[in-house]
Amino acid sequence: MKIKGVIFDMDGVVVDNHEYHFKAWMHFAKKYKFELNEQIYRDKFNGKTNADLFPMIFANPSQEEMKRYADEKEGMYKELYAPVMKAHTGLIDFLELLKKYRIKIALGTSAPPGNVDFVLDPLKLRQFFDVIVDGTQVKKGKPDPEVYQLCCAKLGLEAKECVVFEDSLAGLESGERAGCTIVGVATSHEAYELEGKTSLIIHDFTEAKKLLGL
Ligand SMILES: O=P(O)(O)OC[C@H]1O[C@@H](O)[C@H](O)[C@@H](O)[C@@H]1O
Repeated sequence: MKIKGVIFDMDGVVVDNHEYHFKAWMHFAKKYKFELNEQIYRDKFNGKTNADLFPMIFANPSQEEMKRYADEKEGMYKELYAPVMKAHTGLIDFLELLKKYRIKIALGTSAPPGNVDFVLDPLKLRQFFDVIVDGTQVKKGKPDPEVYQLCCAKLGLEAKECVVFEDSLAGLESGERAGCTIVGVATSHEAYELEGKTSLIIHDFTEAKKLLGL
């Protein structure tokens, strides 16, 4: 495989934070009285933009209401995750290796820009990324391919030259529809649940170097 670009999803990939997003959503579901459990969360919420999620919960929310809901949910998530935040195992070594091989690096996330800053800045990861595309920069969120198509375009690369690392079902579908090689990161899902989407699966980035033949 001749790789020229690597695109990382953020939540569940750069950071293994599934548990904290899930807890924040459960608080939110309890307050606003809608049905949610881990299965529904993994299958229907994981990896999607707030712009797609809130209209699934509330009937015709206004832009103002969506902003208020997003601030509330993301505030809860940040409070829970900030004290324990760390880069996913092996990630920094892998990013350094990609730099050494002059492979371009992008972030393709459904998260809002505030969540991107919340993760990249304290962990000092921003310096590694040539391109960052967040959930507010796309018209259609994952599973639509737009986010990964935009990452490839901004990197100046063809989709077939790029590998996407993703943990969510929506995100794997998005990367595949964009035409990238997709690698499943088994954090928010068990490896066997990702097997239908891709045969390339890692648990953390200590396994990535060998997988990409670097
Ligand atoms: O970085 P990713 O995986 O595209 O995900 C972003 C979204 O992932 C979901 O799992 C969270 O519940 C969302 O709130 C979050 O914004």
